[in-house]
Amino acid sequence: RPRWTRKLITYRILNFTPDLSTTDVIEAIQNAFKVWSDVTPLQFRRVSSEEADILIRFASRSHGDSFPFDGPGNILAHAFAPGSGIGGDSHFDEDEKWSKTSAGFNLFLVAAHEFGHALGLDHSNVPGALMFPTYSYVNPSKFQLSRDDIRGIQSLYGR
Ligand SMILES: CN1c2ccc([C@H]3CN(Cc4ccccc4)C(=O)CO3)cc2CS1(=O)=O
Ligand SMILES: [Ca+2]
Ligand SMILES: [Ca+2]
Ligand SMILES: [Zn+2]
Ligand SMILES: [Zn+2]
Repeated sequence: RPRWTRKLITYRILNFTPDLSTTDVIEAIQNAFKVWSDVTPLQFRRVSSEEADILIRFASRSHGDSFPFDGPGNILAHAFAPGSGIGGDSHFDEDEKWSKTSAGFNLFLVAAHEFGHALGLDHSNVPGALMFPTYSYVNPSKFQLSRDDIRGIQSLYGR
């Protein structure tokens, strides 16, 4: 199963969404990585210029990979499993309404889910798990990883 072999993983936010302020996007992404660094030895660092392991972008319809987005709803985002090049990259569908509340789709929640994929996790069949395939809003301040999410990520990176 693909996994990152370094403990320090870099990410770069290539563009932003008009739905949120730049600060709100940076914070949502930072908090989404923290979900995973809190339960593993992994560390995440944002870089603004050079190459990074995980390139983050907002895009709609076809956007340079073989997985065009589909307009509002349905697919909200996707991420590539760990590896060089496109590996780890995480794309968010700009045709969604991104929010930091329960409106539209909560960027923090979807990003936390996508970064699970970017770290090597597949979907979980446990309802309530972050890696469960369907989106269900939970107040981010009350958000908790399920045991299944923790078991999955620690089987890849230890605790
Ligand atoms: C449990 N949670 C999920 C589950 C799945 C997703 C996915 C859903 N999704 C739509 C989807 C549904 C079913 C299959 C593929 C994609 C996305 O595109 C990306 O985010 C996001 C979130 C945030 S969460 O509410 O904490
Ligand atoms: Ca990459
Ligand atoms: Ca969509
Ligand atoms: Zn893409
Ligand atoms: Zn998913």
